[in-house]
Amino acid sequence: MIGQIVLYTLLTILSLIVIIIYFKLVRPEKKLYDALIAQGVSGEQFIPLVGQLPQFRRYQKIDKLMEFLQDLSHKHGHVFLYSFGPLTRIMINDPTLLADVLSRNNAQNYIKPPLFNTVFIPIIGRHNLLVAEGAEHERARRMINPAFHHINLKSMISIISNQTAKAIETLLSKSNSDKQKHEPVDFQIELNALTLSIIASSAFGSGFETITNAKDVICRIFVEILDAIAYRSMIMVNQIPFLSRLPFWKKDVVDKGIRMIGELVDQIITDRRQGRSSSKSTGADLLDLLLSAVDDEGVPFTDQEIKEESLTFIAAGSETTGNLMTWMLYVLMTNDNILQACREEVDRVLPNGIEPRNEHLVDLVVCEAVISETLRLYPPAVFFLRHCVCEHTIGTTERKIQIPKGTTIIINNFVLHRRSDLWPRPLEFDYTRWMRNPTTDQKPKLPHPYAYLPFAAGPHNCIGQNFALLEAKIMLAMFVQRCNFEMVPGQKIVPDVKITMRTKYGLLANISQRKI
Ligand code: HEM
Repeated sequence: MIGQIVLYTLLTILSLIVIIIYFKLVRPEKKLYDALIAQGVSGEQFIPLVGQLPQFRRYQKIDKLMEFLQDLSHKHGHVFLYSFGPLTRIMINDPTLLADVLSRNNAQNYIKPPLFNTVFIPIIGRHNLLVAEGAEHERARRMINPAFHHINLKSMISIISNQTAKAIETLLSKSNSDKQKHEPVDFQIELNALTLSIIASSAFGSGFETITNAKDVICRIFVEILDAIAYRSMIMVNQIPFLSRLPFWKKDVVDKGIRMIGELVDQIITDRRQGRSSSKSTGADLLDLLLSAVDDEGVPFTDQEIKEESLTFIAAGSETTGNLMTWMLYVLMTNDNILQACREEVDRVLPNGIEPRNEHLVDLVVCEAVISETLRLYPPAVFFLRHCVCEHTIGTTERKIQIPKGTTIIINNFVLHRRSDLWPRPLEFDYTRWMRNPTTDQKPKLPHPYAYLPFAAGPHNCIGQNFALLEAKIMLAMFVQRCNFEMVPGQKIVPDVKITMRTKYGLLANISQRKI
């Protein structure tokens, strides 16, 4: 009798779980899938709960994830459906359709997907540019925009060049620690560490260095947290709220790290408010600008908002720029003509090994073009998502698609930037396609305004793009000016996507001092 009761209870619980899963995860996703298929959108087969996740895993394991996505695009065209686990996604890599999704006019119809935010909320909270939406986002954006204006960025140049000079010195001494034997360095790790310390110094000023261990804690723990979060997202734990609360799958790493970083940032903000720390730049740093920003009613950010925004700059601005630099040095090490073109320019604009200053940067046009082409072929923020909150029709009379409420759109700029109908010789690294016209100083026209999206577009585009481009130009110039670098032979260089696109197995190089 007791056995029967237990059995019935178990069966009831099981049936309830199945019903919940069906109504929460299967039926709504299938409905979206069917609505889009009915409009002639092509796609992979709908497989409840798992979708194409096993294929993603398989292709990732054999180092062909990006090829898999490109193959899907060749098979189905520039708009197609697939499922990442239980979640139906429509991938759109058609610039005309993207203009309708991303433009400011239609912004009210889209938000960042709630599940995507579960990746970031644990580190940076909810009240910041990356996660906030609507009026809260607009207010913060208006208050923070001036911080990334060219005028304010000028004063960050010294931070960038000082940190880069220090990092180069450390790398050279590391590599030559045993004078007989050159130890290779892993550029993927070293450049991510450098960009992290640049953005953290720009955000936190001297507090970052004066508080005991702050630099160490922030740099080391941030990397650990990002790795743990990337792992949790890949195994779908972050995306399922119930699972994400269980004390497994590196949750302790995330919780402990966030607590430690949170306490440090609180102290850094208090110290600055009380005048115990200062900017390390020649003018105001990001923390000063956040502290002095006010909205239209004259209301400043709260300490909690300042903490979240500065953590957002670090989360969004370190690995992305580190990856850009890693891919760029990979290109230079595998294309001597491009390295020589950069060097020739750098030696001319920065004679006798002088450090780059603001007035030099405008003349580094080859470096600028190499950065643009690296962002085309190796976009660090390789995909971004928009979630439709209000049914919306995109396209022209030739092709219209009604996007149902609840649809998540994925934009993959690795695929978009390699479309042969938009980019002649799409797989060739040709920086000259970005060279400014020497008479007008104009950049060449894009094949379509939405064909090149390394920094996304619209109201949620990258607020830090000018900072990133400035930083990349200074780092590139200083590396080619001061170092010789050669790739360790026999390495496999494969793009891998965790949150951003990095080199899966790192980038090992021998580095030595260049005689100037
Ligand atoms: C090469 C380097 C970088 C790349 C490729 C990049 C790319 C992007 C992309 C694609 C987005 C849109 C994300 C989305 O809509 O889901 C974004 C947003 C953002 N980025 Fe960057 N980023 C870079 C560097 C930076 C830097 C250096 C900072 C800060 C100093 C930064 C701060 C942000 C912030 C705060 C947002 C959210 C903006 C908003 O939603 O209003 N990024 N970035």
